[in-house]
Amino acid sequence: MRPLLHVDQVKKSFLQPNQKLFGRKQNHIIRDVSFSLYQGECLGIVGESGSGKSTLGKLILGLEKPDSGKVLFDNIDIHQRQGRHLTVRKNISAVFQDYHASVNPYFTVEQIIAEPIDIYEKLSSAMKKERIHQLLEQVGLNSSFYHRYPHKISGGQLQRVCIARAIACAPKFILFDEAVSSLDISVQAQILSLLAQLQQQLNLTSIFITHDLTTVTYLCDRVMFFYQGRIIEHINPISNLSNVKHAYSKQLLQSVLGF
Ligand SMILES: Nc1ncnc2c1ncn2[C@@H]1O[C@H](COP(=O)(O)OP(=O)(O)OP(=O)(O)O)[C@@H](O)[C@H]1O
Repeated sequence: MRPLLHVDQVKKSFLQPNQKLFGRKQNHIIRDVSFSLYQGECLGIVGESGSGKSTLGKLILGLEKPDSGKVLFDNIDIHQRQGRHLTVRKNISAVFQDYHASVNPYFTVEQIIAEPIDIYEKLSSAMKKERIHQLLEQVGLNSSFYHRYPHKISGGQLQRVCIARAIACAPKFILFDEAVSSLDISVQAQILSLLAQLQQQLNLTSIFITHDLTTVTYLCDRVMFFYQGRIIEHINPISNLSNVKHAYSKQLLQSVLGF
């Protein structure tokens, strides 16, 4: 079976300005990363802050270009012209940590969710309205949210709106980058339960980027440990988590389980 997503020997560095007038150092953030993701799978990527997880996410979403290597989505290189086509991009979606920065503060909930629908699908206004109502219901919000602005709803509710927007055009793949990290613990649990439910209903293929192993064990089928821009360990299936070998993975696991 062909993977839906194939990350092939991807490397990424950034130019780091230093104190000298001339000469800037290359900061190697992603060092030769390869993995595949198959339809219906949920993959967790865990690692400490600064290890390069979000940069890898941006490379997968096509927001950053690799120095070398490829990101193939449905066998199409997303950094080449064909990969920038709307028919490819429609199938790649994301939910980020900072829900306030992810939305236009002058848009209503209706307008926020309508954004991808307007870009990727040309629906009549009645059909669009109907779709948005369905989506709101799917993420546990009622129609009273339709005309509300981001600053008039809670963080958890706004993240639900972002999730509704992410699934609005039934993408094949969603990347969640620390999607629950900035919410209160009780709200985190509600959103995680919503995501687990949506994953089942929609048979989503997804990647969960997080520093929190608990989230990963709750949602993911397998997990990759990321350290200094490299995958240092891959646990598949997630039920084998207690068998981690690498010292860093063990340390992360111990910090969660406390043994
Ligand atoms: N556009 C950029 N230009 C220069 N450096 C960058 C850029 N984007 C990221 N970096 C650097 O890359 C490194 C990895 O950042 P990244 O956000 O990918 O890590 P992370 O593992 O997601 O961390 P966190 O969990 O804190 O979000 C950091 O040192 C960051 O400063």
